[in-house]
Amino acid sequence: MKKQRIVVKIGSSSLTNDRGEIDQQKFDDHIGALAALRNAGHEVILVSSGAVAAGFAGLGYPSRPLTLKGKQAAAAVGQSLLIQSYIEKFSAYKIVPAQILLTRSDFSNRERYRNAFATMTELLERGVLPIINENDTVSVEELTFGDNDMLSALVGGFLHADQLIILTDINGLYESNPRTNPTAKRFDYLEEITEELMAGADENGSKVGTGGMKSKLLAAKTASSLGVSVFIGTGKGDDKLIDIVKGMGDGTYISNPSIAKLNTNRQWIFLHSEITGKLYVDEGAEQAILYNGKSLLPAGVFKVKGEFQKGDVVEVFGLNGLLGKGEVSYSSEELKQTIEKRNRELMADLQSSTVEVIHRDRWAKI
Ligand SMILES: Nc1ncnc2c1ncn2[C@@H]1O[C@H](COP(=O)(O)OP(=O)(O)O)[C@@H](O)[C@H]1O
Ligand SMILES: N[C@@H](CCC(=O)OP(=O)(O)O)C(=O)O
Repeated sequence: MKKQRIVVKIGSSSLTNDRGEIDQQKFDDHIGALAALRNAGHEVILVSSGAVAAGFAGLGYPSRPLTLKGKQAAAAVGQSLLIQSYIEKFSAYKIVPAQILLTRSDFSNRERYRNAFATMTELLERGVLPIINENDTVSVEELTFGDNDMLSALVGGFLHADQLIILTDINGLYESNPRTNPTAKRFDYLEEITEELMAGADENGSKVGTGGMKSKLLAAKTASSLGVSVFIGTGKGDDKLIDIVKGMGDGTYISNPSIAKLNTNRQWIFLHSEITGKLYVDEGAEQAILYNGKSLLPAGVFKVKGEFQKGDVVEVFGLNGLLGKGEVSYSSEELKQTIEKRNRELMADLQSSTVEVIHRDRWAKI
């Protein structure tokens, strides 16, 4: 089988018990399967939850804390315990793990985004197994990835993974939560995540998890839009991950072969950049940038909102709403002046201006 780059996400409920401890049996099962996946020649990146769930007991809480400071303190205790266990258990397979704790600002800041990419690439080239979690202890609530399902989707896209495997305590996506509706049917294969599917997935998961099936579907939707295939489900034994990669996993596969991978630059523009302005374009420009793969030229822009500098990212609106986002080659001042001059019909040379407002390589459509 062709070597693949695979992101495996393991949820809290699949790593810990309700008492706030790492469940050694579950943990060992994952370690064996991850090692087997690497031995089969695949590149593996692990997104591991469980810091809060493995840490609250050590902090003296009887169950997962509800306050932000409680969760952040529990994560500080639990993350060390998790990594200690990963190092210990992987050493038996001669696998060197590396801990990477990310915050959303590591992705929204372009330089840090590039650095993170370079570092993870270096780790993978050297055969190290990156173990990623959100840096819960310092993350500000309003500025998080949301949950680790979304983090794993973003990591999958970022590293141009072939597949994202979301391991959880249930064998896939059902029409509605099978814990409350035992007759609900499971989906084996899906091409897209529709609104109807989203409506059938509730946010209630295990006592230790975050977001239930809803967050997994949102993550699957994001990963698919970035050209990464997704599996949501469960399994047991050393071969469980290999079986999943072979298409024999116990869960739901979500894959749409018609969606191409999005390059790193466009992903950053599309998902992580801070928006500083808005451009409104006419019908001709909309056609050109949406369907003809052209850059956006000044002649197609009729309104500019906000204040931005050259290199900033703006949203572009057509007649019926948002079209996409792109990196501008003009400041808002320059662009406003250009439009004003054109409107006064003083600028004959504007029509021949070839300096695009947004180059097609720096454009990501919705
Ligand atoms: N439509 C659905 N199909 C399957 N599971 C669902 C659905 N809606 C809600 N769930 C719940 O989602 C849970 C998994 O989410 P969660 O506990 O957050 O997992 P993890 O800790 O692995 O992230 C399942 O145990 C199930 O109770
Ligand atoms: N970063 C948190 C996990 C957040 C989360 O999304 O949890 P889960 O739903 O179990 O994947 C932690 O390590 O406790």
